[in-house]
Amino acid sequence: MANIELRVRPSNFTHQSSSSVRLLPRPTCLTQRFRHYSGVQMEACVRSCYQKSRVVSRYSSRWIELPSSVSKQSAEKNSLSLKALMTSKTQDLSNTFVIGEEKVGVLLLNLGGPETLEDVQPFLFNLFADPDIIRLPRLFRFLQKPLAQFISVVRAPKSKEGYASIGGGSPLRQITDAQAEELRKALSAKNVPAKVYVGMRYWHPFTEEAIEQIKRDGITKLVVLPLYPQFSISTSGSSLRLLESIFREDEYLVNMQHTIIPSWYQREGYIKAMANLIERELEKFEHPEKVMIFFSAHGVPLAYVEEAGDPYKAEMEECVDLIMEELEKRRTTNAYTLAYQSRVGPVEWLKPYTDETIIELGQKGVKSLLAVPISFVSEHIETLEEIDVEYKELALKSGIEKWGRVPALGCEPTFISDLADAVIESLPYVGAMAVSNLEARQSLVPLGSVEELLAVYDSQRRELPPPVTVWEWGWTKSAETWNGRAAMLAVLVLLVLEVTTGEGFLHQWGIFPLFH
Ligand SMILES: C=CC1=C(C)c2cc3[nH]c(cc4nc(cc5[nH]c(cc1n2)c(C)c5CCC(=O)O)C(CCC(=O)O)=C4C)c(C)c3C=C
Ligand SMILES: [Fe+2]
Repeated sequence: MANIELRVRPSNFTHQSSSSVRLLPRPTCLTQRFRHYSGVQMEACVRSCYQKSRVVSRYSSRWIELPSSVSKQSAEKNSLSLKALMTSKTQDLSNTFVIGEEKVGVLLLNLGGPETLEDVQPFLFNLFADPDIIRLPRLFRFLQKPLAQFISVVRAPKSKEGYASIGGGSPLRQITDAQAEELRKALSAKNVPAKVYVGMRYWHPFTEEAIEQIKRDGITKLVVLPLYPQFSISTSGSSLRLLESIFREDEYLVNMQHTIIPSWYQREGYIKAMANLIERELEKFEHPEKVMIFFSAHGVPLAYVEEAGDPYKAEMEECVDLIMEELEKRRTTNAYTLAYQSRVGPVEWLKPYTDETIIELGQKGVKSLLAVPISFVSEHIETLEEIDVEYKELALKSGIEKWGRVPALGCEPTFISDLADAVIESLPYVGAMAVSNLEARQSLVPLGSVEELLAVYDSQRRELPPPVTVWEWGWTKSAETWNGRAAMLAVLVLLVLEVTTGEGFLHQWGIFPLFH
């Protein structure tokens, strides 16, 4: 592994009289496009090495400058221990996750999905009970669970239809387990034995279950890797928020060193893997050069981006640009567009919407379309049902004649190998403090501890309009919004009646004990 030079510089910042050590492993992303990002990562790394000593100037080119208070000896000592972690040889890499004194774990975070039709309603309950999915006004927070119960019961029949049409349940658990196993093998092959855990947000195996196993296994260094390429408050953010609360309450976890890879859409391996899949599907068309590449990302309510500072949209757009740049390098210069799918409820979501865009493209005379699901790395209900069935049907009705769809990455070897590299590159930052000056990070989502990471965005956890509707009717958007509000009011009135009379639909459905 290449090393990076670490220069200890006197505090007057002159460019002379410095002693240097060549010990820290050099992240491979240094050679990639996002040099500033690796600079930020390096700052975090150096900080951890020198026990929170302040890094006085920015990483530039290949040098990290440190105040003179950091002695050469301590630099060497700390760097050596990092190097030992990265390069130590173990006896039997396939059967252990121990490096030197350390037990390394990787926690994959994902959404989770119902495995049977009976699971659908309780899965939906867990989803809607999440304040990062429905954030109620402070005054109404006590309604979160009853409202989640109500919405999940009302929505379940429609969701069940969807899950029934893809075989009776979500394939997410199986695929994520397979990804975990492939990642473990890839890490082992790269001389980094680690145990890989899966922690789902809304269904089994729950994050809490994974954490219990991590404790039982005595993991000492943990890399947290959400399986969402781009960061959103509603996905990675929600999982990390949960992790934060689990960590805070547990003595073992408070002392366990960890780091997070918050998003990884810009990684070269991921971009190349996506470009490979797109090229492969384009070749199936009779005239590949005439096909419009149609990136379809899962949407989020607009307020997440505009009011809470969710970096999701910016990361998504940059991700699409990077994939297209990679394709252009390979002389694939097709037209392309990005739209957002799967919106629910009365509020405005990120635009343009996938369904409206498909209709417009048909009207403009586009004849061949290749759909690329871009926000998720596994097949799931929204690829198998929404894209493959609903959007395909809509496209064909709208005048598009040829339709194709790029598969989700799943266990694609280039992708898994890149995830393994991401884990390896993050190891020196395990236990690293996040850099505290947001501007200095130059990155939308920095690497660091759960708490520091969540403090960067959405720090005030402002109220957001609920993205889901209890039921839908009305002729205009604003009518729908008011209908949503009226529905919430109605739920409130019903609850008051329920509590005062001791009778009603909550008792009938056995919901009432939930808020005792
Ligand atoms: C990056 C991906 C995702 C974002 C962003 C996201 C936001 C988000 N989702 C809902 C509501 C629902 N999501 C549902 C399923 C679901 N969502 C994602 C991914 C993202 N969601 C996946 C991969 C899945 C499917 C899992 C599976 O079982 O295969 C559902 C349930 C299905 C349904 O009834 O349609 C709901 C509801 C909101 C409100 C939201 C942002 C606030
Ligand atoms: Fe979703």
